Amino acid sequence: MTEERLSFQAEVSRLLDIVAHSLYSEKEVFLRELVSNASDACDRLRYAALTQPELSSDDPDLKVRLLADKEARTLTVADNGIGMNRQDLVDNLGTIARSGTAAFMNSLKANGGDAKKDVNLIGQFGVGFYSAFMAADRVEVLTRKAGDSQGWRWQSDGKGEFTIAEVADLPRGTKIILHLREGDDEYLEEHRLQAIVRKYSDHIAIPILFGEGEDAKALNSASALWTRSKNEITAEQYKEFYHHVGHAFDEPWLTLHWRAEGALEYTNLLFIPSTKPFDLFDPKRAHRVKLYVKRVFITDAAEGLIPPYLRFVRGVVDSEDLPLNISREMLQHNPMLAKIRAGLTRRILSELAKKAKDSEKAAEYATFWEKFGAVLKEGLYEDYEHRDELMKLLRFRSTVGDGLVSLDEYVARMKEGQDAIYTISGEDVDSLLRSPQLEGFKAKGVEVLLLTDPVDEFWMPSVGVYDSKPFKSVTRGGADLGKIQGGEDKPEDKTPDGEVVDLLALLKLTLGDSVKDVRKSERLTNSAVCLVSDDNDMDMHLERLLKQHKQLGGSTAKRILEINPAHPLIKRLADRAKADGAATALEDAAWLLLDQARIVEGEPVPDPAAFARRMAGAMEKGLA
Ligand SMILES: Nc1ncnc2c1ncn2[C@@H]1O[C@H](COP(=O)(O)OP(=O)(O)OP(=O)(O)O)[C@@H](O)[C@H]1O
Repeated sequence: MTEERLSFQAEVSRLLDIVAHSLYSEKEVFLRELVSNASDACDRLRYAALTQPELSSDDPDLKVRLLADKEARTLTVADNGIGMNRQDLVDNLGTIARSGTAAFMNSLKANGGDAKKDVNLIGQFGVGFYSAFMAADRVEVLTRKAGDSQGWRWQSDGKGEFTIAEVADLPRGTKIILHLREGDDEYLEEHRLQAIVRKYSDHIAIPILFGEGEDAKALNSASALWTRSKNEITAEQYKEFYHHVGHAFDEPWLTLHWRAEGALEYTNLLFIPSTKPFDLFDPKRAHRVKLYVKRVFITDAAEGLIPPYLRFVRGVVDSEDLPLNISREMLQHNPMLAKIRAGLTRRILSELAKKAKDSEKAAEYATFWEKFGAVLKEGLYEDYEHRDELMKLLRFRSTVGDGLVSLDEYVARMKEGQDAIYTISGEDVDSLLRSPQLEGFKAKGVEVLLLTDPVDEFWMPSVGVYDSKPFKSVTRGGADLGKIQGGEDKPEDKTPDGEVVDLLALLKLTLGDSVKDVRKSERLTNSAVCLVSDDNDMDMHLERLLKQHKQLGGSTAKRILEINPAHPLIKRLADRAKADGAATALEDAAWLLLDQARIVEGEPVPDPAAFARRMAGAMEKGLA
């Protein structure tokens, strides 16, 4: 028998080093991980056998078996599932295959090498198969893939290398033999193993047995959790199932368990996580809800089962009506799947609406919103049918208060004469709050919604109005503040138009093509100048966003420069603009005004050298 020696991927070696040296108090989770893998392997065999019954016909009762050998000090986790061939072993048990493990490794990098914190992270993420090395200093894997005749032994002490060799006469499936570390004999005791299985793996749908032959004893209830009635399931069991099915390690924020009856029958056990899955913004926008047909696992990638804007939902859907022999490819064209999706969507949205409506649970809803609001908003332009329900779920930061506001609350607080819902978009709330364009709105007490999710730029134009009130960006078009009642400060009344006429003409002449227009501002109270875009042009933030993502070529639309007639600088300039030769004397000042408006807006200054030269000149004069 020839034995091949191979090295672990560098990242696995590092991971194993951490695992082996961790004094992780919940070491027992290694068993959860191995049983979970064994159950997945049985699920996969059951699916494969739908089209190739010969794969499992010689040993059709799928199960997981735990065997303890006190003399040899080994614990074995055996399954008669799909098994692995040589390539599977190399790919799966030598590299970081597992999504959760990859996330763990990424957080290690973020942690900056603090060993203690690293160990805590293992508990948060779980590290799949590799957690075997928490309890074992040597791990043997004996496996034969369903349909193959050749079996394999994989072996490692977790120190950088593993070996693979051919083995004859293995039964189908996988046996993981753990040579326990000194002091870990507790994992040879039946009662200890039973307690761990009950705690973490009771929801596993196939039997988990202890021992062999007549004496074998079932450690779990072996019925799929979602088929049991709600009042028989504890919160702890729901959580463990969520961890298993969602490959998650947080508390579920919401657990939904119901059975749809009528024309179509299906049982659902769905969860909304309390933390963001790390691949939430992956361009594929795939969901991970597992589809079962009559308790047989079919796929966790059924396209069309869950709309992409609900992709954060985890769990199981088990249909009684879909044909068992349906291929994964044919699934998405099956009209029943679309009906199931419609039922799931309706239910999830109505449960969210209940939470959102309950004002006592505002803080709880806010935690959901902070994590998944940006994803949910995608539904506003993708799912016209549920748009109204989605609009009710929206929450925003605004210029009023620190909390979140709904559109209904906003509308109820609108000022007399205000007919639009005002918004401003940018990268983050703090810099938005400093925007000069908000000054006049603040002075009048008009609330403005602060939009920081890129997706806002897409749903808002597509939705257009709420409660017959249009959404309007405060950085675009006229400010309409004149007709809104309230506030003591009315900037537009302070200076008669005539005062700035000459300055406006001079600025227009000097700045020429660099701006679309120069006008007196209604929206500034403290700042001297700001930029806005024209009513018909794209919002400035959206334009920058698209350019950043190379979605927009060509030149930027021209901006309108607004000046604040009440600002002392503008007043002085307005005086000077009346004198002869003002155009030459104020040329630098004109460009400086435009450049400072650009800087405040976060737009690039096209000629920084000229800006610096003019600025130096102005400072020099100021000091003279
Ligand atoms: N008992 C088993 N039978 C068959 N294949 C197994 C078994 N245990 C592990 N594997 C294979 O090894 C791979 C890696 O296992 P590991 O527990 O590290 O991650 P995982 O279960 O794939 O995690 P995730 O489900 O998050 O992707 C599995 O995806 C599976 O292909």
